[in-house]
Amino acid sequence: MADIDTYPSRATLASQDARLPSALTEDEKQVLASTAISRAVLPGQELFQRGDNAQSMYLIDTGEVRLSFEDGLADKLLGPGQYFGELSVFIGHHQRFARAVVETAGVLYEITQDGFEKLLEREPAVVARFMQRSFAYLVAGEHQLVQSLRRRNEDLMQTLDTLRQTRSELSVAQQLVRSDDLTGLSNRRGLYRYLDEISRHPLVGHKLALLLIDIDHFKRINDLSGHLAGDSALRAVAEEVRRQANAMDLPCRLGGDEFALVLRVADEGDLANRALGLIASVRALRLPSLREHRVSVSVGGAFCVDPGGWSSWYSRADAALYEAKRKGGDHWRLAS
Ligand SMILES: Nc1nc2c(ncn2[C@@H]2O[C@H](COP(=O)(O)OP(=O)(O)OP(=O)(O)O)[C@@H](O)[C@H]2O)c(=O)[nH]1
Repeated sequence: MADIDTYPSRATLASQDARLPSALTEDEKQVLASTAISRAVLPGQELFQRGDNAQSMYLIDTGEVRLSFEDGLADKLLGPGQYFGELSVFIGHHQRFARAVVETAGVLYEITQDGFEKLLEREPAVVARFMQRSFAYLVAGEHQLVQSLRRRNEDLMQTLDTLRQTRSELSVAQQLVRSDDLTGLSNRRGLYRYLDEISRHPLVGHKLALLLIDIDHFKRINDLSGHLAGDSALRAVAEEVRRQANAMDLPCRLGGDEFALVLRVADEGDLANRALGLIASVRALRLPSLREHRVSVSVGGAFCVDPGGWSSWYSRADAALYEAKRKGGDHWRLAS
């Protein structure tokens, strides 16, 4: 009824199920007691510990015994007519799963495996009925335990789902903080973070370069076609900048009509091709909202070699951009 050797789970469950036996019938008690050694016990007396070799079961005549299972399971308090440790006589020696301590003074019957086997020969019907009820109790207890573990597992899975969702919401929020609302490209915050990250990983076989991109006469586009048309031109140029970026490059909008592309290139020729490719693709844009107006960009490039970092790269690329604008726009210049 309360085997503590292999079924600690029942400690929490037994009291919940009224259909299960809570005590021996009178004839079972008499039969079991007939082969037992009786002994008086006192409060606080330890009968056995977890891990002890189990060799006998106990039947409580008077007094109470507390079984402690640990592992987060509730204690079980047994009283007169109840028994525990029965698996030790059903299946033989094994380790106790609970600690048994006398709660209130009384008398216990201790039944050894030898004694139990003799009973089985002498009173097979009574003992068989007792064993059958005990096993039914064990099976029902296990069933309830499995169900409660399943529920607990369900709860854990739900918690895990919530955590996963929170994490993905967090990364979406981080992404939003680092990107420009209008174009979806990185903003300055994203750029600085990117620069910080790449500074920790030295480039092998490539050179880091910066292209600064500025739409030519953008103010005129706004003035002639309206602010919304200006917005769609910004989005279209952003798309072309994005198209020029490889997986490890960073396209971004610095503000207004100014964009930047931090990129890895093999050499100067490679950088020139990327800048010219961008200029050509923007020149080829046909935006219905701009009526007759054509969009073009000027590009200033610089290799990011000097130790001055971003502000130095930026000012060199900006000077080159200024040169390209002075040529009438739709041009690119590399910083000397
Ligand atoms: N539609 C739109 N316009 C913007 C946005 N942000 C800035 N602008 C406008 O962009 C224009 C930028 O003008 P300027 O800096 O004088 O540059 P520009 O007209 O391209 O002149 P150049 O660079 O010398 O060719 C300003 O009129 C800003 O009001 C935006 O998000 N949407």
